Amino acid sequence: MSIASTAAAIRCDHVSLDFGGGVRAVDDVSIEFPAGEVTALIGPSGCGKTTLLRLIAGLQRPTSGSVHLEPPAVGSDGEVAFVFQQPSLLPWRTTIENVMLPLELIHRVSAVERRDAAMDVLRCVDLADSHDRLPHQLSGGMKMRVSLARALVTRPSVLLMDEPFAALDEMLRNQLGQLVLSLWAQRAFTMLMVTHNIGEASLMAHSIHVMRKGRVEHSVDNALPWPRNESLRRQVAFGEIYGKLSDLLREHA
Ligand SMILES: Nc1ncnc2c1ncn2[C@@H]1O[C@H](COP(=O)(O)OP(=O)(O)OP(=O)(O)O)[C@@H](O)[C@H]1O
Repeated sequence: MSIASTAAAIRCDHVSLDFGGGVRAVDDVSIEFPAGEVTALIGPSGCGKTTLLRLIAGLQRPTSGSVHLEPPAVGSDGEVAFVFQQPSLLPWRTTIENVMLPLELIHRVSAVERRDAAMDVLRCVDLADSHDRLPHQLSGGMKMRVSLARALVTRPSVLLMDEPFAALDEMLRNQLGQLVLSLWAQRAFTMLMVTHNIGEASLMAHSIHVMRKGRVEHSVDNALPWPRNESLRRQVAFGEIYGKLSDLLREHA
């Protein structure tokens, strides 16, 4: 099976989206998210984070401007994957059947390849033993891991995540953050995540962009060393980046 596998840069050129009624959710955003890096988008509620993500995913068309991947997605299905806040699994399908779903839309992938790829990614999220369980038999954290596995089964070059762990308790969200970083290290994709959690952004991202009123107002490079693990939260440098982001958000309040 040969599907997308190398990280792609995301380039937004003068992207705007008007919803009508005077709502300009994204306002002339020009930005590049580098290939293979982790980027976080933060900002007050309603500033356009989700809309920018949806524009990049192709779920929404810009009113003006354009979004490109570099290298471009030439006929490669499953190139851009999206993880939403809710795992949204099909309740009548088992874990593995949910994970195989995106591959069923790619006709050149055989049934055996679909199963192999799904088991492979389920092993990565430590759910191989639960492959035949139904969603109602899984905990919230397990469902989110299935959702992650489903997003990654096509070996996307870009993973977009919209507050994926917001509904989970703090310990679980920290564990899943670490899991996502280990998947990112193994599978080499570009990751763009929306979060309200400054600690999560500080720990996980190479750079953090602060949005306000549809625009990217500040971009902060995060020089914390890699690999990023939970123990970094105790370092002075973590406190510095956390404080800087808090100040920027307060400016926007
Ligand atoms: N489908 C839609 N139709 C009309 N307006 C919309 C639609 N989706 C979003 N908006 C508006 O666009 C603006 C940006 O919304 P968006 O969901 O992108 O913000 P956000 O930063 O992700 O917010 P939050 O942090 O609360 O999720 C808001 O004013 C919102 O009300």
